[in-house]
Amino acid sequence: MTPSARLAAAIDLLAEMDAAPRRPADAVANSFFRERRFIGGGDRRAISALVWDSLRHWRRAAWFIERAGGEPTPRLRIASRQILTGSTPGAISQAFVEGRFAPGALTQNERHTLDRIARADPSEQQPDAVRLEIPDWLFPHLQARFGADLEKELEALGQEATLDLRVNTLRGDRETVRKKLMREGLHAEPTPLSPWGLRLPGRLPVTSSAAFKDGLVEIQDEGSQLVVAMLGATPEMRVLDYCAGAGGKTLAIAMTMQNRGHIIACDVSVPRLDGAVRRLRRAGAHNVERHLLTPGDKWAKRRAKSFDRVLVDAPCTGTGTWRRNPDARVRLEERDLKELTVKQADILDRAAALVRPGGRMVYATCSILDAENRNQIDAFMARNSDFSLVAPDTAEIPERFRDSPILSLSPAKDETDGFFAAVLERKAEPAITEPTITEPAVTPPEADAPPAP
Ligand SMILES: C[S@@+](CC[C@H](N)C(=O)[O-])C[C@H]1O[C@@H](n2cnc3c(N)ncnc32)[C@H](O)[C@@H]1O
Repeated sequence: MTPSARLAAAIDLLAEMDAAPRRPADAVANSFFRERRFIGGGDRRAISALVWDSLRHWRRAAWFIERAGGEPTPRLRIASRQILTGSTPGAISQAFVEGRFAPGALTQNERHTLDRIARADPSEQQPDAVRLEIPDWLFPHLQARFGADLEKELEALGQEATLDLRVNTLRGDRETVRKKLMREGLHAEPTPLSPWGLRLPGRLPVTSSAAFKDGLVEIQDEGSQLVVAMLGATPEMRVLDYCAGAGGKTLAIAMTMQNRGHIIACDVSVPRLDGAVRRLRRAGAHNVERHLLTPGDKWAKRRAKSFDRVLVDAPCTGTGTWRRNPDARVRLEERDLKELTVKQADILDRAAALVRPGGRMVYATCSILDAENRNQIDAFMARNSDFSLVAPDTAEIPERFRDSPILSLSPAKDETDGFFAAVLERKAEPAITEPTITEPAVTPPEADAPPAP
């Protein structure tokens, strides 16, 4: 494809994303490329790079365009990014040409807008929320969470993420698998925090490698691996993965249990639970049963207080994954957060009922917002006095996290996605001991005693 054809495709893709504002950008992109199979791998990557750059700089680009009197259309968003990264209006005009596979020439208004952006004072102060690429309403939440580290953390959340893999130790150890990947041209390094993690520098075609197809690795952020380590599931346990989705963490739990014991993977979504089947088979996990949660289901009642470990990987804003999903920054609305916090509290209470006395529940999110994390745990403990926070104390957790019941990871501090996990233990019930009955001393009647009068 010519550079103009790539530009045209990037503009079309951005327009499709605009037309489906509640749909994740990667889902829109997958459909877009599926319908255009003639676009080869190199062109796809170039088009995606243009689009993802635009998504990462959404608010800043819109701010410059609007200040210059324009509308933030997909064409101007792409073109203004080129100006703001050093290109000239003249060079951009040469790429915006007429033709079947080209974006069409810039209109007079577009040219004026781009000229004004090129002349704008780059040091002009933008509002904080614009500069940090977040919705205005979210700014106080993130300021409360990160304080003096806010800029650093949001800067890190704006970068492209590394690609983390989890080695499936049911199929091989980390070093052997690393060497296998290397032979396929994938040069991975061990992750610093997870004992099962391997890290690749960025988007690479891992899913087409033999190592992936043979179930030796799964794509899983290092933070997500540590959440599983916090659960401390061991081979003899009964474990419930309450919000299992397509089984990302279920697979890792099966691995920590060496494919023994029993895991039940629940969810309310049929397609998600169905998505787990192929992955479980590929990983060789045999100790997992799936269960669809439905309203009025007696299933949970019958299993009250019966699980050694319960993982609640709650539905959340996903604010910790913005490195991978920059579009989510723009889509997130205040009402989403309100709805999610209500749902999380309900799920926590339902899942807690399934933990056996002395058993543990791990509540986790990929959110960086206190409302979904710390505040949720404080409120849960106020409602449930028989649970307390306990340190995970498992060997798979790096020492610096081992003594704290709460794990709070962030991209700038830990080079992972933003993750939160809290370990809660249900009080053991006092052991039921047989009451000691003090038998009254019975003096056997003496054999030859005379009968009582
Ligand atoms: C963060 S995702 C889980 C991701 C999954 N654990 C993994 O590691 O791949 C949250 C999941 O919660 C599920 N969910 C939403 N409401 C639920 C509910 N009331 N009870 C159980 N699961 C629910 C969603 O369908 C979604 O799959």
